[in-house]
Amino acid sequence: MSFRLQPTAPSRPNRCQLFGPGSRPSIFEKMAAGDADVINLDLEDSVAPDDKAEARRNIVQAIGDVDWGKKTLSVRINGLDTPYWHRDVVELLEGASDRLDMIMIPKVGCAADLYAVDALVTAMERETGRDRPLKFEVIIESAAGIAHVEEIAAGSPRLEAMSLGAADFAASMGMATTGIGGTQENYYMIHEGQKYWPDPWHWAQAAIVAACRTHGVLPVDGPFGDFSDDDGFIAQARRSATLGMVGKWAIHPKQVALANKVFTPSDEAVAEAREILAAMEEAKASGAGATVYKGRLVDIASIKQAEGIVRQAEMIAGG
Ligand SMILES: CC(=O)SCCNC(=O)CCNC(=O)[C@H](O)C(C)(C)COP(=O)(O)OP(=O)(O)OC[C@H]1O[C@@H](n2cnc3c(N)ncnc32)[C@H](O)[C@@H]1OP(=O)(O)O
Ligand SMILES: O=CC(=O)O
Ligand SMILES: [Mg+2]
Repeated sequence: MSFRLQPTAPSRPNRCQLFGPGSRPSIFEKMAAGDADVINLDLEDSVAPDDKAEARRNIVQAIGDVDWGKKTLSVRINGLDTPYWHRDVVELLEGASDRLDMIMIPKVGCAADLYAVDALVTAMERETGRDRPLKFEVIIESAAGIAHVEEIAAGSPRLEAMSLGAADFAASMGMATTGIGGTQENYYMIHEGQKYWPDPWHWAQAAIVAACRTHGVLPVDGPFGDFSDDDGFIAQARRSATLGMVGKWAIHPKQVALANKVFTPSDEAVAEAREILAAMEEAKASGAGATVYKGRLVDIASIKQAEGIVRQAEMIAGG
């Protein structure tokens, strides 16, 4: 047990992050008109090398021109192993309005990666007189990233969110798959002749959630590539939510509603949480630290669980 209190993560809805290539400006208005809480305009892997410069210009212009409403607006820059990332940062900070909330740093491998970007962003903010500090989000999508996940979560006061990037993660780990997230056909157990498919992403997600919760960062599940498989997406999202993640990426607009549904506490879950809180109030009044709710033990930890659900529902309703 530590005497340090667990810091709270930023209080904003992050149920779905919708991605779109910066080289495809025709979809920006559609992205803004949808129901994703976070928009990620991409300069990285969905943009071909020859299109990077134009994608930067498209994004800088759209940040100012498009009505993004109350959405959190983020741009995914290129990785620190490329010749593009510093110009991404410079052009965004020189050209984009303060409407830009965050940049997403992909393929982070250690805390020093955040330090490097922070130094450049800080210098640019001072030079340009930007009023609002730019926030960071990162993707854990390499062996180094998951090995250093905790120092990365502590890596910058600008850091708000951390996603698992299943595609690059699988590549970096040498996993025998070309899929992006979800069930992996060859990752199975056999019990009494029956095959069972465990979740190969589970351990990485749990490591990310623990690092994020330790340092007050939002843990997010990344892409699910097969956008024709709604059931697969929902199953993956439910597992992520159960482990403590707050949201999931959408790489196609049809995934937005699916993510929003999974990561919004249901009316039944909120009602049950409120009943547990009421039962614990009664228990406290009678001097008890634990009581029975629907035939099962609830105690002081149950208050924290229930409060988390109610807080999440109220934040989303108010957001
Ligand atoms: C591993 C990673 O790094 S993932 C993150 C990076 N990847 C991305 O950003 C990819 C984001 N997604 C896309 O680029 C596209 O959705 C694609 C390429 C997957 C599919 O695009 P399309 O072939 O146009 O899809 P589809 O024909 O089903 O589109 C249906 C409608 O949604 C629109 N649309 C497509 N993608 C998006 C999007 N990301 N956001 C908003 N609207 C979109 C289309 O313009 C079309 O609109 P319309 O009905 O008005 O004509
Ligand atoms: O960038 C995301 C990924 O899955 O890779
Ligand atoms: Mg990636």
